[in-house]
Amino acid sequence: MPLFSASLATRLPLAFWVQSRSNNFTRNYAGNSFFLFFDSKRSLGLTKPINFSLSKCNQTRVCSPMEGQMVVTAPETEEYSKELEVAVRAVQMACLLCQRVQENLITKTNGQVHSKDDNSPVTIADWSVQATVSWVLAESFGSENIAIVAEEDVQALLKANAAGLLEAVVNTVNNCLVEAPQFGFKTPLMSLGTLDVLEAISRCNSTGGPVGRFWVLDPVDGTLGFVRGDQYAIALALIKDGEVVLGVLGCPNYPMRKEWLSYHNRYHRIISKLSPPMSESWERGCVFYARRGSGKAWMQPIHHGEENLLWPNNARQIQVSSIDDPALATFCEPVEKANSSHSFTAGLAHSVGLRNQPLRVYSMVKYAAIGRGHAEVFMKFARAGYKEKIWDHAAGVVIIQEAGGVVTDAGGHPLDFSKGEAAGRVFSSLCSTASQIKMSGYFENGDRDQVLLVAQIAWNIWKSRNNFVFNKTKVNPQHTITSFLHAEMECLKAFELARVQMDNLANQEDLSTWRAPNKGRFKANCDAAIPASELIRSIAAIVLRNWKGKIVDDLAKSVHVGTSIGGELHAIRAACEMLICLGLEEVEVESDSQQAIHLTSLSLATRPDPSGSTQAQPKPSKHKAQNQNQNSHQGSGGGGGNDNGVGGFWGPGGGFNIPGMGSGWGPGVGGGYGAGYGGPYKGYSKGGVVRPSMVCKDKGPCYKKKLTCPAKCFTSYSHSGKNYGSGGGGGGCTMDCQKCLAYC
Ligand SMILES: Nc1ncnc2c1ncn2[C@@H]1O[C@H](COP(=O)(O)O)[C@@H](OP(=O)(O)O)[C@H]1O
Ligand SMILES: [Mg+2]
Repeated sequence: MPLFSASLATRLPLAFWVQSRSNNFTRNYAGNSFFLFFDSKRSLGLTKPINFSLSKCNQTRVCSPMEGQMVVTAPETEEYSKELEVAVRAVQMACLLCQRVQENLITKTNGQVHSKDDNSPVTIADWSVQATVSWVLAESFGSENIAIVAEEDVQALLKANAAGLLEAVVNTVNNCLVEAPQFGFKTPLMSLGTLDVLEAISRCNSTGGPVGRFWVLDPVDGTLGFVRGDQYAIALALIKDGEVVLGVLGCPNYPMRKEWLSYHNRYHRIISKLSPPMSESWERGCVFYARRGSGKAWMQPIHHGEENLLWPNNARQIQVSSIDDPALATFCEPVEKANSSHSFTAGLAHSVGLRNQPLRVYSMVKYAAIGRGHAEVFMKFARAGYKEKIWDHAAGVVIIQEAGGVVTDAGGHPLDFSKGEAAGRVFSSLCSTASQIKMSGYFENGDRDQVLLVAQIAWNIWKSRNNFVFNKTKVNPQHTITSFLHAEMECLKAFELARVQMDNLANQEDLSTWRAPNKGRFKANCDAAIPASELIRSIAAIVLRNWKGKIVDDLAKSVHVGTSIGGELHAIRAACEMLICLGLEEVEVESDSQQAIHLTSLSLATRPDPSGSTQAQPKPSKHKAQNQNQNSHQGSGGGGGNDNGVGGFWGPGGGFNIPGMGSGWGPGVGGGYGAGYGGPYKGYSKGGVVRPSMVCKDKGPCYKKKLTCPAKCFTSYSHSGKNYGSGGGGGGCTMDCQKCLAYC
């Protein structure tokens, strides 16, 4: 039974916090991603917070009306200052429009929410905001100078039965534009007609791309939250040569108090009535914004349109949270399970030590919450096949970055807003077979890239957690990202190598991918997991595949163990038990612990001669189940059986004698294995003799040569009596990798 070590445990020692990979953005796509944000300057568990330094910022400081924060006035000479001001004013106006439509939606009856072709909801607010913002941008910069990528188009409005809808949109736009002067824009000389509105919506037909300048607009992000009277956002960003240079997020329902983010807005509204806000202007709603490279992000209160909006409207600077303990951190995720796997993020959160309940919020308000310091992490894991849209991220990304945070895809790469066409990126090869199995369930349609990626991420997180738990190593996000990228590069290289050299694959020791055993053989991959809280209990998991890679069996069992190596050894033992139960002879056992493999091989190679230590009577194994007959239970070909149907293993022979294994091990491994399962009530028997083999690993004449113990070196026996059964077997041989010989 050769024991291979997929040595990833040692190759990827890891610690980290970030993940997935930007799939390239298409015109509108951002790739399947999940995102973690944390303060890059105050990385978790590492460095001290960096305080805001007034001397560096060259701004006017004013006392904040709330929370002791500073109010500053941004100088207007900076690049994109006009664009920023126009964008913020436009979003402010759009917020007012949305607030009015949302009030109507909540108080009035049905018929106002429509379905798009993909069944996602859309309301008059979506089209009205798109038309209004498009019109304002065209008025401010000249329609010939602007390109806009936006979510909505006019198809639904042009349908024969959509006249009422179109009329409602035109009215909503005009009602909003009447108030344009309060927001610093001119009201159109004449009300916009149907064609004007359709043209404004259609103007947003840019395809984006890697060069040039274009605006990106999500008129109502989180439409589901919007129609439910909850959180939503208006997101406007400016992209230049693939980089987001400006981002503005209008969040009309952003609550004054952090705690209220957790509640649905309806509840928030009730609470607000019970306890009046400290300042009317901050009761609800903020506009967040940032300009790339400024190192600052801002928020200003929603402008209600009663008087003129004075730029920058009491803006105050925001920064990401200074919490550096994962246990105190809060992570955000979409409300809708369909948009991100809650179970997966829960697992990840647990792995990295996030203990708080997730904050589930609709829309890009999650980005706002991170930038505002009301939450620390945002994870989104879209289902396989879904492509993230650039309008769902662009504005949020720059705000987070300028507020001191980091946004990456699940591979730790920056999001890529430059791709004009969908260009799927090859994900890395898998780093852990066991992880692949565990994770594959999270993806309903089994997107292989996703699965591989997630497995790799999970592997890294797991190693990070182990380092933290066992070595007391602090988690350093920056280091984690780097290590993850290195690991990924390594895996990619290994994957490429394996692909190119497919013909020679069987002869190569590629440790990063699962390798099929020779035809007709089986391979069991085993691994152990040790809960930090309970060092005496661990889980051993085994996956058994045939030579075609098909999973034929799996097993997870709880074992008592004192150390991680003990856990790994138990996992190997459990794998052997399983194989014996199945009566498989041509098998390989693979572990990711080189140490466990080494110890097991050592034990195999040094076991004493079994001939003097066994009572075995030479007899061919019988592998017949006996579990129905209560009076003649018999185990054969293995160790002793008991009432529970479990038996002894490892056959007679020398003991393992490995520290950390604790009690409970059989008398030793002699190289031959049989299983006996007997007992008065539940026993059964199944067994066999599995001849050990090994592949010589030392360079020399026998390098990579496989040695298998001769059959004559093994014996097995069985014994039956009233109400019990027992069995045993053993034997072994000496493997000589100098002479390429295995002998008894
Ligand atoms: N199956 C899916 N997986 C991931 N995201 C999805 C999705 N379907 C829609 N979305 C995006 O998720 C956004 C809502 O974000 P959240 O789930 O965080 O509230 C939607 O924005 P719109 O509401 O603007 O269409 C849409 O772009
Ligand atoms: Mg959206």
